[in-house]
Amino acid sequence: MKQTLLEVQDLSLRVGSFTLQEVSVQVHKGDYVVVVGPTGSGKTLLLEAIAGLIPLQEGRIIYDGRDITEESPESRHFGFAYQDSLLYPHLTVRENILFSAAVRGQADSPLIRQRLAELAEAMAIQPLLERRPGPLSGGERQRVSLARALLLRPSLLLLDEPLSALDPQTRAGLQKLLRKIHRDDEVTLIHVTHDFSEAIHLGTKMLLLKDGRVLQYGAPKELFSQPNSEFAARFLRVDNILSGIVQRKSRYSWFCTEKSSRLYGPLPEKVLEDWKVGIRGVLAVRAAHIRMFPEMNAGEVREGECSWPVMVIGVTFHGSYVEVACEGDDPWVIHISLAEWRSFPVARGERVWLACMLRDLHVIPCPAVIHDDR
Ligand SMILES: Nc1ncnc2c1ncn2[C@@H]1O[C@H](COP(=O)(O)OP(=O)(O)OP(=O)(O)O)[C@@H](O)[C@H]1O
Repeated sequence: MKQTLLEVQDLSLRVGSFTLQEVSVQVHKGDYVVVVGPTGSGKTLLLEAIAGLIPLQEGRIIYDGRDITEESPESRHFGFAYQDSLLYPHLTVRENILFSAAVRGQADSPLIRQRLAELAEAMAIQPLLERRPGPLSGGERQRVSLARALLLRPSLLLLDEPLSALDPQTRAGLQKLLRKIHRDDEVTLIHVTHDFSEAIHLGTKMLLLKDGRVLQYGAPKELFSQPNSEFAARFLRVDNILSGIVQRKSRYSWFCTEKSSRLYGPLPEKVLEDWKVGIRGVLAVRAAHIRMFPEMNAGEVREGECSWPVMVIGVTFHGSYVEVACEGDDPWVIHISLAEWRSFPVARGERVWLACMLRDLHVIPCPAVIHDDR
């Protein structure tokens, strides 16, 4: 069983008019937690609270079995790399990296010197060591900032949007480096990001914050395929989100969208277990989970699929895939590969059928509104 490294228990704190409320998160040794959420949702404050930079109003932080709620940031020994690097302009790159070691009187120890040499090589910053940070590029500054955060071999590394200001190539290089650090150095990471592809690429867990509260926490794949609220589905960019109601006829339950009287197929078993018939909700389906086929093949529905007719209203090319906008009783967006489109080059105005595996239909209840008409 995985060992718990960090436990945030019912954390609440207030700064100005903003409140982080009842945040509880368990982080295992070796996790790479990515923190996502709209701007101003409290991501940075949560990192700062974990780092000990802001006092809690309520709650506890347990680290490696020890209550560290009252401990100073220095005694926590966490690494922290900021979005804007926050390097000291009057110190050289070498002095910046060695800063925390110098504060502890360890800057000249052979171990620290060796560690600096290793990090400088890993981050490819040897040529920068004697320079001041002022004229460094964004990517160089972030590499220096990471080296500084890693110098004292923290077992927990906190990263606040460390790659946000970088060009795609530099960012890809640093993502690779972070994966390597995670894999080779046995570091547990908590990384705030706005970039979903980065979150999927790096994260083993994903924490979604909204208005200072945890909305969902789990494997990134789980959040993306099974968002637990309409907000999460929209924030995580599920392409097709339709309001409707669960209905039942004999043994089968169905989701019926608001706009249409069509029934979109028997719902997955898990929906039947969790839901009462008549509850309003949203149906969330990713564009890539829907397949398209010609009207004349309408009978060719595969086992486990539901299907429905639509008309193509737009085709947009996105390099490796094609986005097809369709309109039936409801609007639908689907993504198909370029190769699929070449073998079936649909155009505006064509009638086609769409199909989706039931397991890819994700239905989210809105329990606040119960529909009476059963
Ligand atoms: N020291 C402070 N005093 C008053 N309000 C603050 C302080 N620090 C943060 N806030 C407010 O708390 C809220 C959450 O801030 P935070 O920086 O944690 O958001 P965030 O999710 O990291 O946002 P972003 O994605 O834009 O970086 C914001 O409304 C911010 O203005």
